[in-house]
Amino acid sequence: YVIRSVTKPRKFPPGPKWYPFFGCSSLVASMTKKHGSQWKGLSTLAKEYSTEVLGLKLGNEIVVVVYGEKNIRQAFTGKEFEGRPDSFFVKLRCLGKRIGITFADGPLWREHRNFTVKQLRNIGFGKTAMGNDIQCVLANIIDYIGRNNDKPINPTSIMPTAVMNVIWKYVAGEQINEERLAFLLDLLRARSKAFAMAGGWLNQAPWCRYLFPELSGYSLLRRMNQQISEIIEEAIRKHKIRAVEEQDFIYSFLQEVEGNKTSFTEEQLKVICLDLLIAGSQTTSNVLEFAFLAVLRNGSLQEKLYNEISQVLGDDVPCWADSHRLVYVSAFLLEVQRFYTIVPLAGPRRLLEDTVIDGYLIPKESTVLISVGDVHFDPKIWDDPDDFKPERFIDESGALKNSEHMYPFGLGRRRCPGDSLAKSFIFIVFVGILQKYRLECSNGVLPSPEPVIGLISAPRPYTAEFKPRI
Ligand code: HEM
Repeated sequence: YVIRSVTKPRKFPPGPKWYPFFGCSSLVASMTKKHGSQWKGLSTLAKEYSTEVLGLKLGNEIVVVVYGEKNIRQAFTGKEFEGRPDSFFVKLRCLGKRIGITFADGPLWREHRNFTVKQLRNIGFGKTAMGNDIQCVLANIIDYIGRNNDKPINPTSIMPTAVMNVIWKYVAGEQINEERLAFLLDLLRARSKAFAMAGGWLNQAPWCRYLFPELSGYSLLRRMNQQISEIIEEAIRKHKIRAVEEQDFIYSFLQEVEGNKTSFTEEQLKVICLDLLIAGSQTTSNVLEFAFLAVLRNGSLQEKLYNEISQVLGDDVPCWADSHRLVYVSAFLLEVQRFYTIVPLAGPRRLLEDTVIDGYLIPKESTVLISVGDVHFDPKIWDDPDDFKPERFIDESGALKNSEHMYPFGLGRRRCPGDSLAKSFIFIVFVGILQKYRLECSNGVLPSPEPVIGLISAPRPYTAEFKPRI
């Protein structure tokens, strides 16, 4: 067993040596610590081995990280990459079973992803109605800033709540009470932090939960799962007694439950709701927070943004259709999503069959991670990738270019189903705020450009002053 566990499969990609039981986990952990994130640590390792496919073993799990545009496109779109890992840890993320959308695969994933996308569209997701909802949220944000602009404002105190309000409306119909919303957001934030911290141990040695339930983070995660379940269960209960007026995703799903469709269970409904809330809220708000940070750090670009907005829109409230007319703003937001890639390591995916990537043979059941962050900084694609330059997305005729090399939402059949909400939300709120306010650094202090990178990337906390445009 020991010899087999340290022997690499035939034609396996380059990577560090494997040791019994742990594979190369300790090296990966030390690289993560040294470079500040798993993405950067692995990227440094791939460079050391001069490879675009890095082969690792973490505990018992074979993990392969793919780099380079050709390889990431293969991993995003290949049918054999459509699985999700089946580990104890993943089940813990899905409240106990590998169901829902994000971590399910096979027929359950296909059926429920299609159902969810279709039903969300039926109730207005991705359509003009959603734009109107975002405009209402923008009005509340402008109002909040207006009441508080005599002091520095931390965008984190506004953006996540605003995004969650829109997602919650599509999922559960009604406006969620502010206090409940703040509680839910705190819980989701604490939960993702706890998952990041417990990840190593609980993923590689799940049995440690029996010996050290508190120390391993297991008990805390279970308590948090319980609290989140209760919030979603309460929303489902309200729908069952028809105490919610508007049509929403929970009503659509409950109709299928009543029709006794086998895979349509309340458990599945709960986990899909959780998937949408988790995948949508922090990702979208982080992009906006990075966008305002980029405005502060690149002061000279703010007037260019403002001039375009005021020339094209005047005082009109922005809508998604305006993105074609606001070329510089669109280029700026693309550059934000390149420079501060929110999901630098996409996946994880589980290989459904033996597969060749870049000439290497990767065994079935391996976990695949997709390094979007490195493609977004690849000097073969981007000139001066370490500079923040919105102009790279504008061609000589003044039209947008190069967006085909951008992968913030992934690609293929597992591509982010929430991209229409995210893109409209980011555009409308960014333009709406810059139209009314000029941003200034609090006390002249520039916010740090260095992100904190866990499962997703987030800016370090900062505040800004919002000066009204007269
Ligand atoms: C800027 C914001 C967002 C970013 C950067 C983002 C990014 C991504 C990426 C890269 C994936 C693909 C993972 C893979 O290929 O394995 C993904 C999947 C997913 N996203 Fe998003 N996302 C964002 C917003 C949203 C929103 C607003 C929602 C829903 C309300 C959402 C729901 C989901 C779900 C459910 C999945 C799983 C899809 C599947 O496995 O089939 N995301 N997202």
